[in-house]
Amino acid sequence: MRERRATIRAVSASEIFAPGLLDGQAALVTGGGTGLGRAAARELIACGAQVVLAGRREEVLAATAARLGEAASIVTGDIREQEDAERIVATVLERHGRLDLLVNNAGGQYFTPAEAIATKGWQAVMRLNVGGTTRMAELAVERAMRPAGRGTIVNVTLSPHHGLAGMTHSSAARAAVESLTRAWAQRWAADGIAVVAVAAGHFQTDALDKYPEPVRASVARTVPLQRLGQPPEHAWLIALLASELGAAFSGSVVTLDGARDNWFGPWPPPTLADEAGEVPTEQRRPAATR
Ligand SMILES: CCC/C=C/C(=O)SCCNC(=O)CCNC(=O)[C@H](O)C(C)(C)COP(=O)([O-])OP(=O)([O-])OC[C@H]1O[C@@H](n2cnc3c(N)ncnc32)[C@H](O)[C@@H]1OP(=O)([O-])[O-]
Ligand SMILES: NC(=O)C1=CN([C@@H]2O[C@H](COP(=O)(O)OP(=O)(O)OC[C@H]3O[C@@H](n4cnc5c(N)ncnc54)[C@H](OP(=O)(O)O)[C@@H]3O)[C@@H](O)[C@H]2O)C=CC1
Repeated sequence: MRERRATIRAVSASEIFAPGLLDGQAALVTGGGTGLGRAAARELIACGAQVVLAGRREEVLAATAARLGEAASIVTGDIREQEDAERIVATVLERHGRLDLLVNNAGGQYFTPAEAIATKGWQAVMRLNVGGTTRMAELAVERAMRPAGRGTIVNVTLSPHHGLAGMTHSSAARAAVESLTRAWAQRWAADGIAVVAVAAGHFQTDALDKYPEPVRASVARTVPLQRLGQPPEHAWLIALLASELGAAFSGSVVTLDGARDNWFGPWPPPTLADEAGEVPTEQRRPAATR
């Protein structure tokens, strides 16, 4: 059996996990045709899982599935629509008879100053990130995980947590999802279901191409590591959370961002240091008045 699997696998072995870590698992990755979702699907397959990729564009999903081989299959649908979401979950169950892992990866926003966000745009971002994520989580629990008495849900959110000035609607939406993650972890613990959020920092995916040029040019410099995250790094975390260890992380927000959170820029700030690069220090009071 092992020999046969080795011959039909299109994905090479995991670089960091033992072979067979996720053997027998069925996973659903929303937004699995592109970027972080595609990388997560690849790693889950490398660890032995069967993966269903969901998204709206069939040609994108099909191209990714062709690259990932027989362990990947696709289902089209819009997670904002109840009927589509139900069909997505039903398709996974028809194909695999189980759903062990839901990666709520589909999401996004557009870049614009807070004061320029129209009500309709605010609602669009909420509807996708909060509404879609909630719908998929509830369906996965009701239709698959609660009846099975086990399952893991990973919600992909966003770092930095102190807010992104050009994406305030998304910062608010992801904060809501992180709050829901904590609440769901409590609510579904007795059903054997773990719920974790992964707050992704800035990752090198094709999605960055849509941002304004100055944003793209400077984004890596806003990360203390001075580089963008690589999709396989994110994927390794998803696979880890799909493993037996995932349950112990339930209710957590795991931030994977190269220390981006709460970093305000290089030290010393360019406006603080003098020409020699020295930072001014405050004068000590005379000893008698201390
Ligand atoms: C920087 C590094 C960090 C990276 C983080 C990532 O997440 S990378 C991953 C990134 N990946 C993704 O982000 C992928 C997923 N993202 C998306 O699909 C969209 O961002 C979405 C959530 C808005 C889609 O919701 P939808 O289908 O409902 O959208 P719709 O088109 O029908 O518009 C509805 C309303 O929204 C408003 N509005 C929309 N666009 C703009 C704009 N550019 N400008 C201004 N406003 C805009 C507008 O009010 C519009 O109404 P109108 O004026 O038409 O009457
Ligand atoms: N790249 C980064 O630096 C960061 C990314 N993230 C988040 O990680 C996730 C993946 O990002 P990334 O891969 O970079 O970006 P992408 O834009 O490539 O990923 C979004 C995916 O979601 C799918 N999708 C969008 N809307 C819907 C919908 N209504 N129903 C079903 N599927 C949908 C898209 O496919 P389709 O259009 O075919 O439906 C696409 O595959 C997103 O939630 C993103 O916001 C968070 C922090 C940083």
